[in-house]
Amino acid sequence: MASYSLSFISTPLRISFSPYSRPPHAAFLWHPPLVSIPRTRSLSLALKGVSAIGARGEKLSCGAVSSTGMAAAAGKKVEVFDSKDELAVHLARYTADLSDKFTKERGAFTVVLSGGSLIDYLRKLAEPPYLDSVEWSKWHVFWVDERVVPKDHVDSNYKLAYDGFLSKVPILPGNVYAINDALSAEGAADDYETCLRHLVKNGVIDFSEASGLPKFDLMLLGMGPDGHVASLFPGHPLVNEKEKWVTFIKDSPKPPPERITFTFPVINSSAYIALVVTGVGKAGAVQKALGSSEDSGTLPVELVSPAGELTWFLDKNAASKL
Ligand SMILES: O=C(O)[C@H](O)[C@@H](O)[C@H](O)[C@H](O)COP(=O)(O)O
Repeated sequence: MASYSLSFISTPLRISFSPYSRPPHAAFLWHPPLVSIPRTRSLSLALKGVSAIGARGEKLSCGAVSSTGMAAAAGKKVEVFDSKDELAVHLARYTADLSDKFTKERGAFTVVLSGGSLIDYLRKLAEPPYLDSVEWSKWHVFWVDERVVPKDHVDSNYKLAYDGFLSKVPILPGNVYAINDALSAEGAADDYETCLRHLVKNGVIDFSEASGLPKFDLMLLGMGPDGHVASLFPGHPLVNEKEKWVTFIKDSPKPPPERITFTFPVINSSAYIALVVTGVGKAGAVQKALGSSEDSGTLPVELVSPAGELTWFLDKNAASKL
């Protein structure tokens, strides 16, 4: 069993456990006497989570405490930030730490992006100190889902990422793997899967012998208010796809309708997943996934359960129902 030191990050009430790069599913020892925190509603939630899990003897990743809340669950870490800016600061450090780790370990860092607000939360990576310290030439960038539109279309996730992030950091253009936008949705999904298989074969993307699936180093996911992740929507049969690595949808409830998307087996084969979720409109789905909720049924986000480590990055609005 390993233990982790507690360190104050920004306010006296925020505690995190370092390093981020500890082994997935490492055990966690809770040392209440080391810290003195007022017994708030959120802290008692946190302690309930920790002791319940400890009582079952399960292995835990650590949780994080903030002035707005904490949750801890097996294999999951939940961080709640007072502001979106603070979230962006910590997401940059988390990503840069993983970039260092994988660059040293494998000589490459495979990062999977989603669309939506996530791209804006990567903005601090394009600023000092990360702009100069990250080994950008080792990055290989993919999309967990993409809208089947031209790359210069306003709906393109490639365009969103290029304008908001990729154009601001020195990632090699040849290491950015966009879909072939000249193909149909089905053709683009097949083509993207072929590209992934090639990159697994030549060692750029890690491979899980156990599952026979690609193992991306870091997947950065957003979540919709309905609990969708990637382009895997509640009640849609694609949620259950087990064979393909990449598939397509032509009736996406979120426009535009035609998209390609990674499937859950590939998503869950990742070494690290960050779920970045902000805004009160997502508080219900966050509550369903992490708190107590009367709702039956399973949201797609609840199926995110990586072989490696899952960290939720929430702002206090998204965490307001926890
Ligand atoms: O292409 C897409 O539509 C996205 O990849 C999608 O899965 C997104 O990540 C969520 O809808 C969250 O988006 P927001 O963070 O903007 O709400």
